[in-house]
Amino acid sequence: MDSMPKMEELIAELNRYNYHYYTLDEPVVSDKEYDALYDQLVALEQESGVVLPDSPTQRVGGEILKGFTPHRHLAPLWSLDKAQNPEQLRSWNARAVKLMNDYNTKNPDTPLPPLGYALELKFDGLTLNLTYTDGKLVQASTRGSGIVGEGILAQVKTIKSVPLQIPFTNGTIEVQGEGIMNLSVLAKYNEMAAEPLKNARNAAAGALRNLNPKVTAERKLSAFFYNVGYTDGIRFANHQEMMNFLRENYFKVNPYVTYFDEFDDVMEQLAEIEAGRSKLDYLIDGAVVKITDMRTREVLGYTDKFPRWSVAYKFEAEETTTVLKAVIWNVGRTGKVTPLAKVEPVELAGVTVQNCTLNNAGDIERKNLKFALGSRVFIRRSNDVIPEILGKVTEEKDGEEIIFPDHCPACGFPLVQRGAHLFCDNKLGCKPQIVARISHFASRDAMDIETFSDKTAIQLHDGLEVRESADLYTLKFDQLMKLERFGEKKANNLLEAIEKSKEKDLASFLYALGIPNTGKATTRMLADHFRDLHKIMDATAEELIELPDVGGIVAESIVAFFADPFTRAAIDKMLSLGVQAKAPAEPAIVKTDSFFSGKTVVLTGTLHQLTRDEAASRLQALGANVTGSVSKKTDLVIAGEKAGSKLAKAKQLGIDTIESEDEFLKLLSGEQGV
Ligand SMILES: NC(=O)c1ccc[n+]([C@@H]2O[C@H](COP(=O)([O-])OP(=O)(O)OC[C@H]3O[C@@H](n4cnc5c(N)ncnc54)[C@H](O)[C@@H]3O)[C@@H](O)[C@H]2O)c1
Ligand SMILES: [Zn+2]
Repeated sequence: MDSMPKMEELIAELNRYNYHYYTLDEPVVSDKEYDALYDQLVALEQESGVVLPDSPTQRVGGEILKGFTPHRHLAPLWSLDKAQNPEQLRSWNARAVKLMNDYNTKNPDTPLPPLGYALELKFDGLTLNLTYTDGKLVQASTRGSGIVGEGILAQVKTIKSVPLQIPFTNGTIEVQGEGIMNLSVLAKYNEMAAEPLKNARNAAAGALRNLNPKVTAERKLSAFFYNVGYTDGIRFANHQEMMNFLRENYFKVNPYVTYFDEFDDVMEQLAEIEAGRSKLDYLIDGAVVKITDMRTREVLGYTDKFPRWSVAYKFEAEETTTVLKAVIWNVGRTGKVTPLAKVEPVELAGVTVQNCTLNNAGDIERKNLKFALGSRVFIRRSNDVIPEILGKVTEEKDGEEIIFPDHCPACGFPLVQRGAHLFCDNKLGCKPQIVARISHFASRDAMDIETFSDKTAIQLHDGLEVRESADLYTLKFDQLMKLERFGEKKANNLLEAIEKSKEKDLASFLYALGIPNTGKATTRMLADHFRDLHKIMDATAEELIELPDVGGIVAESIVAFFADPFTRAAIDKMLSLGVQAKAPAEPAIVKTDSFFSGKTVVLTGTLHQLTRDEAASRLQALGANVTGSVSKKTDLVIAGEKAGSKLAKAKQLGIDTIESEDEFLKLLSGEQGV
């Protein structure tokens, strides 16, 4: 079979994608799709034994952009060999072992040491090459073709962690790393940006290859360094020595670098890295295995494109592209009308994706998706959450318009826009809202009405005109018997369960009401703090914001919820029908002579042996006043793990702090005599 035409076709297609990816930093296909085509080309080249001259399998990177001064690297920069699965990784290792054995057979007097491996994360950003002469940063460049890159010194200088001066002053060195944009920084940037960035990799690459360093600075980039590519004054015996050199010279080195003697242990560790991937604040697309011994590296050498002593293990892709087919609008429990995208089914991270979130109407406009129906879009799925549409592949308005509804798709009521969201305010006439509200009210964590389901809510709505949760408490046996599939037993069970729910505590009742933006932990805290439903209903935003874990949005949501006459009427009705919403039991007598008595205390960060609520109530029992924000009035800040701005502020104000959970627990139990 003549594979030539197919090879030519693949090469043309891949080179076009390379241009968009490497030169423009605006890919038009996902890495997953690119890799699949690339692998096809590699297979055809192996099968036929022919490699055409402009094949991307023989070249590193892309063209140099006009406007940047070219920089000739002192030693070439390489791409990485890739393994997509454990078998490919094993065969990479088998090849390395064979090359080592061949060498040892030929050189019995100077054998290579047994193979040792370094395992690192594979950061997904832009390769950086920094040149230092006599300790001074004199150039920074992109990888470019691997031989010549683009000089981007001014841009790289905006990365705060890049050292401008290093202790090593003995000649010239070149150091390689990856310029990245942290995901938290990207999220923050996108909150404010008129045009959100689709992906952290392109955001970093596009910023570093922007002729205006001010643009680079705005993106607040970071970098990890992992290689010394060239030195004329120092040699390293192995990877460990090289990494120590980087650390001693103030380069930011990723904390995750692990060394192994056994290849099987490397394989095992990879699964662990992949499982922890979504907790990282930066993108990785795999892990890199490197043979540690430098002499072995020299012996194994390089192909035209990559070193034989290293391999990238690619993780399951998190992004791909697909076609946006339709947008449907759903009405939720609070009346919020949210868009859900229907996409052409596509495999991603082990599942077939058909639905994606679009968040809200405002998001559709910001992401330039208003005219995207029928167009190709990038989607991303991380963790196990429903995938998200990141943006359109091309910038042109080449699709059909997504029409925003002006009337509720369920009940026809005119919609109102609040912030970026559309709402249907027809609380008592909009079926999906009613059903969702009542189902939530009855759910396990709320009023826990046994045997109640969405189906029950629908039946009660359709058959008995139940329109709000309060109506549940007026239901009669005879009425229920009229419903389909309701027998005596079922009707009695439901009535009993409803009756029992009247005794539920205040925290569960608050949660059952479904206050927007307010979860279970918050309603429990509100119940513990106020101990009285009416006090909560009358609390002001200023009061609420003082409480632990209550921010501005939550405080406003609570106040607005209870200000609504609909809510007030429903609560009055339920109370008059026997719902108790009982306050939690009074705490033990408050101590006045403990270490904590009379002190205003702030809890921040994560505690491991207590929840923050538990800690707060134990502190209150010892006479402390627990508040949410640090001010001059604060006496003590107790900081768990990952405490951030509150701890910093406390230190700034010279407030006492306890920064060890053990010490805190010791004080607590000492005072309580436990
Ligand atoms: N979507 C597209 O259109 C498109 C086009 C071209 C390439 N790509 C993607 O890029 C990949 C090919 O890229 P490549 O060959 O330029 O290189 P690569 O990114 O696969 O591997 C080499 C690079 O890895 C980086 N790296 C990150 N962490 C590292 C570490 N710890 N140690 C060493 N290097 C590390 C370095 O910058 C190095 O240059 C493809 O697999 C594809 O996924 C996508
Ligand atoms: Zn409606």
